[in-house]
Amino acid sequence: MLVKHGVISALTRSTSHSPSSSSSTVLRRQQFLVRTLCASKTHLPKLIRAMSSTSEADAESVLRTVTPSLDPKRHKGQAGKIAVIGGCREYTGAPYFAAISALKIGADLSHVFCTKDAAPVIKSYSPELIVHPVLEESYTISQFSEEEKRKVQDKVIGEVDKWMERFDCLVIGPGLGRDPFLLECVSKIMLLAKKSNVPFVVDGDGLFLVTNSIDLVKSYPLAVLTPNVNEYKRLVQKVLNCEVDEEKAEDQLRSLAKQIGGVTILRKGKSDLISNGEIVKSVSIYGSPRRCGGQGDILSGSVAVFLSWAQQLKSDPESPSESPVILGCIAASGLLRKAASLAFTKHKRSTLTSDIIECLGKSLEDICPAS
Ligand SMILES: NC(=O)C1=CN([C@@H]2O[C@H](COP(=O)(O)OP(=O)(O)OC[C@H]3O[C@@H](n4cnc5c(N)ncnc54)[C@H](OP(=O)(O)O)[C@@H]3O)[C@@H](O)[C@H]2O)[C@@H](O)CC1
Ligand SMILES: Nc1ncnc2c1ncn2[C@@H]1O[C@H](COP(=O)(O)OP(=O)(O)OP(=O)(O)O)[C@@H](O)[C@H]1O
Ligand SMILES: [Mg+2]
Repeated sequence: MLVKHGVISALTRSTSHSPSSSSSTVLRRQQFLVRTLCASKTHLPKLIRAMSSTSEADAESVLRTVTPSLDPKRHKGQAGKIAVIGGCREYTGAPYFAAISALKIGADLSHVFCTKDAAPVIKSYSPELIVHPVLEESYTISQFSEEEKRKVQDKVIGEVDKWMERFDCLVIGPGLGRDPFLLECVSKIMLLAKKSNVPFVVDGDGLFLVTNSIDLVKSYPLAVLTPNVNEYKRLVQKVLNCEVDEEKAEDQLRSLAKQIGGVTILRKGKSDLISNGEIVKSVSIYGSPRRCGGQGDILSGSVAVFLSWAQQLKSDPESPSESPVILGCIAASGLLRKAASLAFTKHKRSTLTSDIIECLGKSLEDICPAS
């Protein structure tokens, strides 16, 4: 009976992902499981193995653990200083979504390092963001000699380096674009971050860069990669030299993270899967059926904040044994899904990324109230 009870709780957790799962549906599924167990003793070990191989994280409990209390003794900056490296002529929404999400969750300061064209546009979205128009694309320096180009590059790196030590986490890639000169500068920014032990989340075009130069992140334990379906496929092909195998999704993700020297990978999808090459956790709480662009950008900004908060826990003797990077990923994924679900309840088909951002605060408040 104990065994049955354990399996039932696991099943209840997995069925709670659907918003339409009424308690009677859950009960029916539990009864079905009990009947299945009782009817076939020979299938019992296989079924239990299948259940225990799912490693659904308790995202709400992680959110409660990592979110700091609002202490009047803390000063500005202690709840997180985040910088997004991204934003070019084409994309201004993605860096804005990542940076504003960090603030809406509770970070104190959010910076954006983008190209000169993108900066006034991003500033106009919000006065809350600190925007640095420092990145350069090839077309602005096409007439320059090699020597002049090198000087421009040094200037870009210098501008970011001035701030580097102050940041708790970087988000590299949302709306960055794929300009070769710009990506070369960003490679150097990654090296600087590693030198200063600043964690970073790599997303969007940052993943394009990293997939082609895996050494940029290899064996850096403070790197998080957040690939979507497409970006994951490219990573698997490049690093594991094979195709994505959904049947062995967890093992393949673990191998990929291990092969990149133990970086943490948050594979986005119907369920988010997280691994650092050792453990694999999933977050499957119900999100939204709307797949509007920009939700991954919210996630990258959120990972940066929760990772920073989870790192602060390290000094606490009662801190959880789990890696702060993994905890940050679980918390971010859980919160984004909660917010997406809430936004969808309100806006249905017209749900947009900005509606989800508006729900981040309420979703976190429901789980860990500010007072
Ligand atoms: N408002 C803004 O400023 C936003 C800017 N963004 C920024 O855009 C940049 C590029 O990012 P990305 O996501 O478009 O690039 P990537 O993943 O290579 O997709 C390229 C193509 O792959 C496909 N495809 C994608 N997903 C798939 C799936 N699940 N399953 C199957 N196919 C899939 C799909 O091809 P299609 O369906 O059109 O054939 C898609 O068009 C990056 O900087 C990012 O941050 C975004 O953040 C959004 C908001
Ligand atoms: N099929 C799905 N069902 C439910 N939720 C999903 C699904 N796919 C993705 N998500 C959720 O949306 C979040 C963003 O994932 P998505 O794949 O849209 O990222 P992305 O393509 O990088 O987004 P962006 O448009 O910002 O670049 C994931 O963390 C996950 O929680
Ligand atoms: Mg994306």
